[in-house]
Parts: sequence; structure tokens; C-alpha cells
Amino acid sequence: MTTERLVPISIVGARGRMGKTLIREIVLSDSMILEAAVDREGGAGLGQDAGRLAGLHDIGVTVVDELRPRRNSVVVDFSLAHATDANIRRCVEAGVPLVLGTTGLQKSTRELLRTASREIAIVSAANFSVGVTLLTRIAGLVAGSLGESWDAELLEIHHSHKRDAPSGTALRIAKAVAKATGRDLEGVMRTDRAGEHARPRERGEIGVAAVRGGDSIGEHTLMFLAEGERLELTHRAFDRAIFARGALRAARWVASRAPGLYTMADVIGLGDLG
Ligand SMILES: NC(=O)C1=CN([C@@H]2O[C@H](COP(=O)(O)OP(=O)(O)OC[C@H]3O[C@@H](n4cnc5c(N)ncnc54)[C@H](OP(=O)(O)O)[C@@H]3O)[C@@H](O)[C@H]2O)C=CC1
Ligand SMILES: O=C(O)C1=N[C@H](C(=O)O)C[C@H](O)C1
Repeated sequence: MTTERLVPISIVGARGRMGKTLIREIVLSDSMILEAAVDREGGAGLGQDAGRLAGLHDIGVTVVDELRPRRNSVVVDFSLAHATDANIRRCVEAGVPLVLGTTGLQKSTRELLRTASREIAIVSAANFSVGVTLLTRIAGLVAGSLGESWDAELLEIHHSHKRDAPSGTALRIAKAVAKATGRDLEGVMRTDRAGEHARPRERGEIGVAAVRGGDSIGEHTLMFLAEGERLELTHRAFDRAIFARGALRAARWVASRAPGLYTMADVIGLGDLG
């Protein structure tokens, strides 16, 4: 008989769209337990039962405003970019692994992640769905084989509440395309083609456009355009549970890993995404 240990998980951003989805998935799972549910100081969810907040029943875990992870647990953060640095530091102090899904991160936060990963194991991904992880890999392969003569453009669509743009996923896919063709994304990405930025497209640009509206969970289309033809690769998310299940799979995976900065591709055994 195999006795897998129950992994205790702390959710940061508990009252958010992803936070509630994560709590539901944990409560319904038999391999994890909710250790803590954390949200913003002064936030509307504080003091409520996390299970009830997530639309289920009382589970005896009250939403608090301070992250205090215990040893042998894993922290899963889907909150806001400005909150991330403090949570990373808390995980390092406690010696606890971190799964980070929050997007729109500052460059300084990405540097902090690299430093922190010398001491703790971290899985960081802009998108925890298996489909997008594969799409990112495929994007690099296709871009590498087509080369720069096919114009690469990305279109992402998200719900009206999303704060960051372009999405973390679009940036990640664009990075894979740039890397596969020997380009540096920062130098070639175009997010605005209006007004003073209006001009014919230059060879080698990678365009990234964001659409916001309604309740779209998340769609990403990578286009490769050439004379007389266009290749499109699309991923559509229909349920936030795909991100939550991926992040919780990452949490169980990272619970026993050595310090390092890992991706969702590592979790599903796909190796380097480019
Ligand atoms: N990697 C992936 O697969 C995915 C990533 N995401 C990303 O996850 C993040 C959250 O998305 P979503 O759930 O839609 O956003 P929401 O705005 O619905 O949720 C964010 C939650 O974090 C809370 N929060 C704000 N500040 C803090 C803080 N200092 N400490 C703890 N909690 C805090 C917010 O409280 P309040 O509302 O009161 O400010 C809110 O409850 C975004 O960055 C999004 O892009 C989303 C889906 C998938
Ligand atoms: O904010 C969201 O909702 C999403 N954010 C992530 C991103 O920025 O890429 C992932 C997913 O597309 C949903």
C-alpha cells in the first residue's frame, strides 16, 4: 500500500477569481489540505471561512491577512504583482517552496525570484495549463523552422477585470518565438501601432495585441503571416480550473524538490521551453 503524504497548501489571493478556484480544487482533493488562505490587509474576505468564500461549505480555515507558512507546506500565490516580493521573502524565511502564478511582475521581482531560488524551490509560470505549456514549446519549434521571414504576431483576449497587459502568457510565448529566431524580445516587441507609433511593419518585429472584455477566461493566438498564407496556433481556456489544477500539480511536484527555479514544463517533464 502506498501512503502519499497530504501536502498542506497556503493560498495567497484567496478571495480572487483564481484563489477561490484553487480553494475549491484543494477541498475536493484527497492529496492536499488547505493550511491557510491569505488575502489583502483590509480586504473584504478577511475573517470569513475559506471554504464558504469559495462557494462550498465551512472547512474551519479563516481568511487572514498574513502569510505564515509552516515547514513541509507549499505556498501558492495568485495575487497581485505588487504583493509578490513580500510573499517570496516570507517563503525564503520559512524555507518553504513557492508556486507563483501572478503575472505582470516587475523586472526586480523576477530578479528576486532568481535569488530566492538558490534557497527554496520555486515553480513560476504565467500559465499553468498543460495546453499553453505545449503551445509555448510548439511556438518555438515553428518559429525556428519558419525563420524571421514569416511575421509573428500574437493576439490575447481576457475578461474585463484583468489588470496587466499584455498577458504574462503572451509575453512568454513571444519570448519563445524571439529566442528560437535569435532575437531579443525587448528590442523587437511592438504593443502599440497607433498614433505616433503608426508605420509599416518592420521585418523581425513581434507584435502583441491585447483585447479586454466580458468574461473571457483567456485566449491566445500566435500567427505566422507570409505572402499568400497564414499559420495560426490557438489556445482557449474555458474554465479557470485548468490553471488551478496545473498549479496544484506543480505544488505537489515542488514539495520534494531541491532549491531551484522551475517552470510548468519541468513539472510535466517537457524540459526547456526556450
Ligand atoms: N499563471 C496562471 O496560470 C494564471 C495566472 N493568473 C494571474 O493570477 C493573478 C490573480 O488573478 P485573478 O485571481 O483573476 O485576480 P483577482 O484580482 O481576482 O485576485 C487577486 C486577489 O489577490 C488579493 N490581493 C491583493 N493584494 C494582496 C496582498 N498584498 N496579499 C494577498 N492578497 C492580495 C486581491 O484582493 P483585492 O481584490 O481586495 O485587492 C484579490 O483577492 C493575476 O496576476 C493573473 O494574471 C490568472 C490565471 C491563471
Ligand atoms: O488574468 C488572467 O485571468 C489570466 N492571466 C494569465 C496571464 O496573464 O497570462 C493566464 C491566463 O491567461 C489568465
